[in-house]
Amino acid sequence: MASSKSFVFVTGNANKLREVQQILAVGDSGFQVTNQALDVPEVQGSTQEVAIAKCKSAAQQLGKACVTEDTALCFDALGGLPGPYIKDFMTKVGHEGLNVMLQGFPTHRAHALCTFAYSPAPTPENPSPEPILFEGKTEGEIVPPRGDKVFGWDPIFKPDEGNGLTYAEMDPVEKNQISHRYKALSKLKEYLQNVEQ
Ligand SMILES: O=P(O)(O)OP(=O)(O)OP(=O)(O)OC[C@H]1O[C@@H](n2cnc3c(O)ncnc32)[C@H](O)[C@@H]1O
Ligand SMILES: [Mg+2]
Repeated sequence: MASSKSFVFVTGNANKLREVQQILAVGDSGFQVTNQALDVPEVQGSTQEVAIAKCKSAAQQLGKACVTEDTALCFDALGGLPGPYIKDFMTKVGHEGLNVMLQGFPTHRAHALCTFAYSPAPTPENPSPEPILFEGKTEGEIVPPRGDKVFGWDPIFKPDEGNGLTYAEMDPVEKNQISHRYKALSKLKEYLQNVEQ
């Protein structure tokens, strides 16, 4: 029997929301997602620290249980940077600049890391509950841009599991079968299936 679970996904990113809805629709998981776009501060730190602070802040603003998601793009040659700061790098230097940053380095290996965070509802007894994290990682490499420029750095990330295509060149259904987001969301889904709502 399909469960009828729901969660509030706090994100201002329409592409993330679309992919989450598409991934959850496969096989009729029974999950309903509602969206709330909040301006949540994003701290500096490890991907885990960034994810925990963002989700805590979202749950406090909303006063209820919620899910947030952070995506990092980590270059091996740069010790994992830009990592959680990829949004700023994308905005400031774009696809070409991200490629230029790797010129002269022996490796262009990178991984996409997705971190979903789930916070229970704050209560008077526990006004700042500790979020739980669910990570998904997809390995690949950074290449000159190929494919539709619809979603962030999709044109410059060639996953190992993508038959040589960049995320942007892949059919969305294929991306959603191997993506960092798919892997992390599968773990969140399994967790929520067992949580009382
Ligand atoms: O409201 P939130 O959820 O924070 O949405 P955001 O767009 O600010 O997202 P992040 O803080 O997680 O920053 C991640 C950056 O990486 C981009 N991004 C996230 N997932 C991606 C994916 O699957 N493919 C390509 N780019 C992606 C996204 O557009 C941002 O520029
Ligand atoms: Mg953000």
